Amino acid sequence: MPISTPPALLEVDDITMAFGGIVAVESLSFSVREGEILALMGPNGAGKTTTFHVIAGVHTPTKGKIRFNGQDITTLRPDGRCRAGVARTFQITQPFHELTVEENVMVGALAFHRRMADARTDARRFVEMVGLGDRAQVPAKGLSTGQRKRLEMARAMATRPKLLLLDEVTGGVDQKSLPGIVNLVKQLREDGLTLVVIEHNMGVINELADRAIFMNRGVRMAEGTPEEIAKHPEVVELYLGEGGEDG
Ligand SMILES: Nc1ncnc2c1ncn2[C@@H]1O[C@H](COP(=O)(O)OP(=O)(O)OP(=O)(O)O)[C@@H](O)[C@H]1O
Repeated sequence: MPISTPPALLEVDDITMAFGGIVAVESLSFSVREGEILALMGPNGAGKTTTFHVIAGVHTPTKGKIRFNGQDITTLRPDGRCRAGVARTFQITQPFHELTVEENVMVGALAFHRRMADARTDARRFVEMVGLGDRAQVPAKGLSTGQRKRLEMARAMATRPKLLLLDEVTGGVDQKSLPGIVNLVKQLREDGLTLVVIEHNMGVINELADRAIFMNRGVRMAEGTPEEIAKHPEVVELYLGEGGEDG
């Protein structure tokens, strides 16, 4: 019997996003299947974050369509997309500094629950899930970078998404904390989530992603498995340029 391919959960169809004369993303198309992890990579200014903004509803694209779970969400506002099942984290984490870790996650949980008590119960569960149980009552301003990234994930997960967009979730995280974050992302996928991750760390991409898209100047330059993408000349140049020892 043939093995059926899971349906596309997200379809980005010929998206262009222009800001006046600046074309941040140009004629970009890709789809993400249920349960898949797709990595978006590329140098600064490639259009990765703008792509996230368009998927999450921060920007309405100049051209093209976004379909999610069979529904055209191109003009849906961010809160509508959140209810539809799209959640995201930010490159620069923006917790409410004076609120505790648990209260920050309650902000996400309140997208799902009306009663504060239910939101708190749920928030506790997600705080535990991301490994911040012992920091639950600490103000968010006291967290390390890695802990803040975990908090962002908990807050996003508390909205009960089907699709999670992670913007550089390993960025600025020290080497010691990195495997924990990677394992957490793996666990989310095992729990049934579909993920798109903006990621610069090739080792992390290799470990996590089923597929990767390399963007530059708003355009998709290459798409394939992490192994295939790693051989692309611009990827080789970019990563040797950034990480090469001899320069
Ligand atoms: N709101 C905006 N107004 C004008 N230009 C913008 C806006 N947002 C993004 N841009 C421009 O669009 C281009 C793509 O930016 P984007 O932030 O999507 O890139 P990126 O791949 O996420 O880069 P980085 O890795 O640095 O975050 C850049 O030239 C940026 O200056």
